[in-house]
Amino acid sequence: MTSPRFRIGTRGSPLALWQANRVRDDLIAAHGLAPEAVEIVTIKTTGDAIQDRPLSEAGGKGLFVKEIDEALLDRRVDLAVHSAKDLPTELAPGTALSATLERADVRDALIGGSARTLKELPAGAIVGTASLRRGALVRRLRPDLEVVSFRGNVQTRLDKLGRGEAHATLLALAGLTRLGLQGHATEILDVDDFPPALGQGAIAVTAREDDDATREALRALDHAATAAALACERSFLAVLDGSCRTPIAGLARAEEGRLRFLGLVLSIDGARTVEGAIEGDAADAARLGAELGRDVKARTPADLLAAFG
Ligand SMILES: NCc1[nH]cc(CCC(=O)O)c1CC(=O)O
Repeated sequence: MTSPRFRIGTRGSPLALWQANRVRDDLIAAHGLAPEAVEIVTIKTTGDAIQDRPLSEAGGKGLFVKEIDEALLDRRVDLAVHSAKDLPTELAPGTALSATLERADVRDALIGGSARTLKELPAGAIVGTASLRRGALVRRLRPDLEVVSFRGNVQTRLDKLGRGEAHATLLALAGLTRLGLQGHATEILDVDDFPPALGQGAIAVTAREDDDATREALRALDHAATAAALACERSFLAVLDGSCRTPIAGLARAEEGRLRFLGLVLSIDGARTVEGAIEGDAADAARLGAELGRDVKARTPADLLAAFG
């Protein structure tokens, strides 16, 4: 048995494994590799272990990548696959974003019961979500609903809904679709009403910064328009988000070399939004995102900014 050429580090959730397998298949197809040349290594992260309190209190989303970065830097794996929206804006030193796969549908879906849409939910109905962004957007559209915290992976949340812990929940359509669970969606929310999380729907692959062979192999998987959109969204987030305690949303789209980006910050109760838009050359994606970030930050009231911590 020869040792695998590429070992992929991933979390063990069904969604993470689907995404890692997608990268594995793409690598095999792009380079005509034997199936055994690419191995998937499941890594348990602190974030997976914490189920009893909000992650924003436990230390934020970096908790899902720390152990994977360690495996990468210790050479136990050669690349790591992440949902782009869960990847902290600051990558671990020595690691680099090396490919961004073509983005899937960026929209959120409502999974309702007898009420199938956000509009149809009766006053006082309970919406379960752990996302500050989704909570704020729900409250903005429907201040008469009650938002409760809902954590766990996609299946766990569907199970909680099934047990009646809420009347509806919200999940990314991309994740539902990857798991074959899109049939649970009872409404797909328009991005104008319900802008996605930065990075939503995109899969990001990191590698050791100095591993030229792996990074070169990953170049074949990179989707330029998605990479530009993600660079823009991540630099917006880097300017605004110190602590992930502030609801932030936005969406960049690159087409024929032009990039259009809309980004916003919300108050927790959804009553106030500060938003902006910017357009420019897709080659300047990161600079455009940072510029809009500074503009939005300058216009954001101090009490919202206080949540940046
Ligand atoms: N935070 C969990 C997470 N990270 C990425 C996705 C969905 C897939 C994607 O956005 O690419 C999900 C689940 C969800 O928010 O419904």
